[in-house]
Amino acid sequence: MPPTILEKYGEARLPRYTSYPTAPRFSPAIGTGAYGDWLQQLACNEPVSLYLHIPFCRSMCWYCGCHTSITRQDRPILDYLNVLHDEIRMVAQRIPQRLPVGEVHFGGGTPTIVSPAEFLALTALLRDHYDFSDRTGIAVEIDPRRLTAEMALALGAAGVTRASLGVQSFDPVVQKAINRIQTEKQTAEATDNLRRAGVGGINFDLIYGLPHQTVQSCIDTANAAIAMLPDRFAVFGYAHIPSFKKHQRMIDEAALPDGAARNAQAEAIAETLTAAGYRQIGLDHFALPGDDLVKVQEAGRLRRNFQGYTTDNCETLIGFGASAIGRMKGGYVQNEVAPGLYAQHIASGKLATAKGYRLTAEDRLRADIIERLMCDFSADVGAICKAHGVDPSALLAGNGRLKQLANDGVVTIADGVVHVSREHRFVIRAVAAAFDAYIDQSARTHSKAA
Ligand SMILES: C=Cc1c2[nH]c(c1C)Cc1[nH]c(c(CCC(=O)O)c1C)Cc1[nH]c(c(C)c1CCC(=O)O)Cc1[nH]c(c(C)c1C=C)C2
Ligand SMILES: C[C@H]1O[C@@H](n2cnc3c(N)ncnc32)[C@H](O)[C@@H]1O
Ligand code: MET
Ligand code: SF4
Repeated sequence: MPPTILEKYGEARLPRYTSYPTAPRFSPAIGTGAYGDWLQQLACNEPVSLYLHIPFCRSMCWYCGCHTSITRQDRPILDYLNVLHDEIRMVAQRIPQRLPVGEVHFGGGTPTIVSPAEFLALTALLRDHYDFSDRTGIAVEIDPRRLTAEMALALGAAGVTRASLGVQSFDPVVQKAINRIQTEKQTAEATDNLRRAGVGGINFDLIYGLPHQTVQSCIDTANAAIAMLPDRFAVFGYAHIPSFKKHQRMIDEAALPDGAARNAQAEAIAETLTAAGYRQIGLDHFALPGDDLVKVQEAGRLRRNFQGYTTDNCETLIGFGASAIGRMKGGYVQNEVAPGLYAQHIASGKLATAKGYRLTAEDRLRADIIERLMCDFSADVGAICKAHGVDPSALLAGNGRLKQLANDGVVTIADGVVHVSREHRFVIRAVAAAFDAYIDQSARTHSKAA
């Protein structure tokens, strides 16, 4: 990418657009009342997706931006699981009828920190309250450093179809600087154990822009990972916001690659993966040609949600656990982030919603445009506006940010279609931001776009 474009758009603090509006726009004005109403309004026979958050890990990775905490003991985890069971029952009581389930995602933290029996009990409880079918996908985030063969078998027995393993970097120098020592053998064994247990879809998460990371280090990690033949990769740029996550202060800022180096690393990983036969999906995912993610992208049906790019097309996502975000027809809800506060609400028989957002008609229009841009690098703004019954001229002709992007050659606009060229895909967040009505209020809270 030309350095001037990178300088101009790559370093701006911009959202990742896993939702629109983004989470920093959520407000305490939308809470348990709205969520209770929205649950009550869920229509029968319409499939929903479920997200369950397990906010515990055994040790802290210093780069981590997830909602998690470290515990050596099992007691806090057991107490949390009891609350999670209570929340699942409470939410089920508020939904008028049993609903079919599209996708289930266990995220964290480290969901596999629970025992095999506890994991089976959790999925059994979900099966008690929702209709699972052969087509229901169940995905679990996994820390390969601590996945036992027994746990892999339990995941298979529970019907888990996909596993997402945290790999990040295989470089020992980087691993030391991020407090995450993980051998290639541990990752390979976890992958083998999962496959043997029938968990067929394997994703690896990689990160670039970590301390001491170089282009060569990224290529070496990608090659070592490719040798383990995962079906998918998610490749994230390290988001360094020490004011938001205090443990990131442990990372030596002098060892962090600059914007140009980050971009070179991202491109090197993308080239290594595509040369090995992976197709790039959206901004940061890669998948083998037979993968469902590739099929839906080719059909123009790729979706983006809080977990990233997905084949899941359910309109409703019900979130369980501390910090879990749900998406209802009416808007978004997020549970209390602190596990203690979350538990207090559930124990007193209330929903644990801390904040949320009620979508307006204009939000839905902008959300559709931003989702297509993030998924396809192109959006038929004219057609989307027409589907929403809105005149596109205000979004196109009167759009200063978009005009600037067009002048700089990042986008072309023809017949109401906004198209981002392949070489500019790393600044897609800046293009999405041109359709974000709240961007000027939120630009400061987000990480670097490149
Ligand atoms: C699995 C790990 C998770 C990552 N993000 C989330 C999880 C569960 C979810 C999450 N993290 C943040 C938010 C915003 C709302 C909030 O509760 O504060 C959500 C829904 C905060 C956050 N995480 C990252 C940043 C830069 C921020 C703050 C600003 C912002 O909303 O953009 C960085 C980050 N975290 C994760 C990734 C993959 C990532 C960046 C690539 C993991
Ligand atoms: C869920 C995935 O999110 C990624 N992840 C966690 N924290 C960060 C961060 N600060 N920046 C970028 N990616 C991150 C890791 O790759 C993890 O596996
Ligand atoms: N906690 C796991 C890991 O880091 C899963 C990804 S991060 C939520 O390996
Ligand atoms: S990256 Fe994964 S294992 Fe590391 S602290 Fe974050 S959630 Fe836990």
